[in-house]
Amino acid sequence: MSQKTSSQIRCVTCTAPVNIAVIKYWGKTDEKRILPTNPSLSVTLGQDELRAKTSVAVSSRFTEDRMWLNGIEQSVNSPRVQNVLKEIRRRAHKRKSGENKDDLGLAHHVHIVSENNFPTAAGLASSAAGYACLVYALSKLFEVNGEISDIARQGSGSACRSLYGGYVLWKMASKDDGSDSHAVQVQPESHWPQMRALILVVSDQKKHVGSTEGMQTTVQTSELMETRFKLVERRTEDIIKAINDRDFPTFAKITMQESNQLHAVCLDTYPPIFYMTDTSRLIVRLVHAINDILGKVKVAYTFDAGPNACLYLLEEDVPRVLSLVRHFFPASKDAGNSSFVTGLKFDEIEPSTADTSQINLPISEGAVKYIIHTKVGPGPQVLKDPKESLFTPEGKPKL
Ligand SMILES: Nc1ncnc2c1ncn2[C@@H]1O[C@H](COP(=O)(O)OP(=O)(O)OP(=O)(O)O)[C@@H](O)[C@H]1O
Ligand SMILES: C[C@@](O)(CCOP(=O)(O)OP(=O)(O)O)CC(=O)O
Repeated sequence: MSQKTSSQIRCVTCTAPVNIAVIKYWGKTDEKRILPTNPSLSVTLGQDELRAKTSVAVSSRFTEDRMWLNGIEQSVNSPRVQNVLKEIRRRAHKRKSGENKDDLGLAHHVHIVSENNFPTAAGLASSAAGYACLVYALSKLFEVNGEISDIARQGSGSACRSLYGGYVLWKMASKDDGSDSHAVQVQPESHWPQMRALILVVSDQKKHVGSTEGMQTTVQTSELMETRFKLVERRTEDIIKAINDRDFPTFAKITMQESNQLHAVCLDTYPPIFYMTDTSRLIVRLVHAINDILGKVKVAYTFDAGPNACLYLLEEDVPRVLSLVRHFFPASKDAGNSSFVTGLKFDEIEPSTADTSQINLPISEGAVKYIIHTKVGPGPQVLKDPKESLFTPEGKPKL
């Protein structure tokens, strides 16, 4: 599985997906072990449009653990990176007990080079893809088999869900040590081939309150959380049934109610946390207006800890929804050739032929920076071609 870039260096390169939750994780029962207050469930998105790519290498020549992200060296001393490295090495040692451990390089240092093909730390779940990719690559480098999503959880809670494709549940812990809080695949990406996602990027800037800090304050101060805890497990069961049955209206309604509730408890946090913006709320109004005109729930929105919208819909409805998004959220005139910054180009989207006069919304030029259109995708992948490595043949990071 691993490739040798030179006699002393072993290297593995992987990609891992972004996941966007439809049942939200927003609160921990154990901050240190990153154990959630409730189950959550996500959709794994396509890696052509949104993925982390990570190369990990081990060598007797490396004098310390080092990491580079998007071409810039990062400290590996963050507690989360350290937790991941320690747990992977512990499991590798345990597996290799009695055999010659040195052939895995467990006594040596590792170098990590990673990059995202989408904005990092911008509310697009880069930490989920990033930690999932790091853990998956290290598991291949050190031949750690079996369940590893619980290790990714220690990097970033939602990262555990990116270890699988399709529709993924992150279970709450039942054991005292939390070791059984990991991800399980509910359905593979092939289960509902018509499902699509449109990411409407309102901002790709770093958010003002990170998810970790935000959910901690919510748990400490929001009185609405008690109500949420009473219904979120049933909601999870209901959305799993809707996914199994390919019941889009039910899937969509629960997804939207969950998103609304996440932002309601954020507002009920003291001091309040405002992740959604006026543009986010206009997108909510557009989605409901589309569903009203069509007389059926054909599109759902969900918002994480930021203003960006993830719309879930079926393939047949993508052209109509895209054209209405283009009509009400045209690219700003200074966006060059009126195209979105990345992802779909403006002129790739047919202008709306629907009767937009039925939708009472302002035209918000430039409010949506760009749109990413993707499918439901697989979990992490190993890249076997040595040319894909983010290390040079001499073991230097490609920066
Ligand atoms: N490819 C990667 N490899 C390793 N770590 C990464 C990678 N991409 C992002 N990260 C880590 O995740 C951090 C960003 O996490 P953060 O939660 O702030 O943003 P996000 O995950 O993009 O947004 P959100 O959590 O709201 O979806 C980065 O500062 C970095 O530490
Ligand atoms: C709003 C969310 O995206 C929260 C993601 O939180 P993180 O997984 O980033 O938090 P940590 O465990 O503290 O790293 C909802 C979700 O993905 O379920």
